Amino acid sequence: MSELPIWLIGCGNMAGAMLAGWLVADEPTDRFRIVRPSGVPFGSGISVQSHLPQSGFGEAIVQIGFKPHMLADIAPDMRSLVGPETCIVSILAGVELATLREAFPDAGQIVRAMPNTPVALGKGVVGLIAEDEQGEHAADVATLMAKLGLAEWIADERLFDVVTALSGSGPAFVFRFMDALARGGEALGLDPAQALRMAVETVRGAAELAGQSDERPATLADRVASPGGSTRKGLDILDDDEALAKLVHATLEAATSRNREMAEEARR
Ligand SMILES: NC(=O)C1=CN([C@@H]2O[C@H](COP(=O)(O)OP(=O)(O)OC[C@H]3O[C@@H](n4cnc5c(N)ncnc54)[C@H](OP(=O)(O)O)[C@@H]3O)[C@@H](O)[C@H]2O)C=CC1
Ligand SMILES: O=C(O)[C@@H]1CCC=N1
Repeated sequence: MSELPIWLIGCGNMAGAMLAGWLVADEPTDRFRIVRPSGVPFGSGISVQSHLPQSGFGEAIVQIGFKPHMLADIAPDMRSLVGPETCIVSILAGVELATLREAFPDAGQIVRAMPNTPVALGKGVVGLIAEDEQGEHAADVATLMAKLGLAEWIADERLFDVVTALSGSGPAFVFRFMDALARGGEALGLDPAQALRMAVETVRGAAELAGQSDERPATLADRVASPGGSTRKGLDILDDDEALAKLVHATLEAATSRNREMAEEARR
């Protein structure tokens, strides 16, 4: 893999989690340069500056990780620094390749990456789509993202908003479920801290089991539910009129729809 420098323009919760994941994967610290207005240090000897550089990025991966609505303000200042050797990587939810191309007309390659926060542990999911998947630097970006967990190319950009809802937002939905599991136990008399510990470990163990199994989670659920036993009674509540499936479908629909709105806002 080439050792292209990596600029992180914006390094808040998400890009910071990615950088933490790359450091866990032993990427050399001197590959990374952070630009963030606050200039807040990242640690680990990573270079941080509060302004864009004076001279161009040259051959580099330049990841933008600010909020989607900031693109119109920030891109004009970056434009003259981006040339045909520069690969722009955007983690901005919603914002489409065509909008990014308008923002960075001289970039050699543009890739959208949709990470999630568990990338900090190398256990994330990163959806990817490039203007040219076979083109310059696409493989470099894919290799870099694979260090953060599961990296998947998405064939159709129209599905990228769904990926953003499923895996980008997904940890938030799973955290809600963990809280609900813990609060349910607490409401039935368990010590709150103990209920939370047990809920988190139950989700961790179940996720690892599902990840290592060739069988679908539905089959694994059936293995827990002994005929005539108590789990089935609980599943009956989740399954009644597809209660959980409908709730999760509506959740993903709402998040997907907001991603589409953000794409629209960025087009203006
Ligand atoms: N949070 C998540 O789980 C996910 C977020 N995303 C995407 O990541 C992006 C960032 O989200 P998130 O990390 O949560 O947000 P944060 O608010 O945590 O981070 C925003 C970052 O943008 C920086 N910033 C603000 N103004 C500028 C500027 N003028 N120039 C350069 N950088 C600037 C901030 O700088 P400073 O640090 O100095 O304040 C900060 O580092 C969004 O586009 C979002 O769609 C994608 C997937 C998941
Ligand atoms: O909430 C957001 O807009 C971003 C997209 C995926 C996760 N966070």
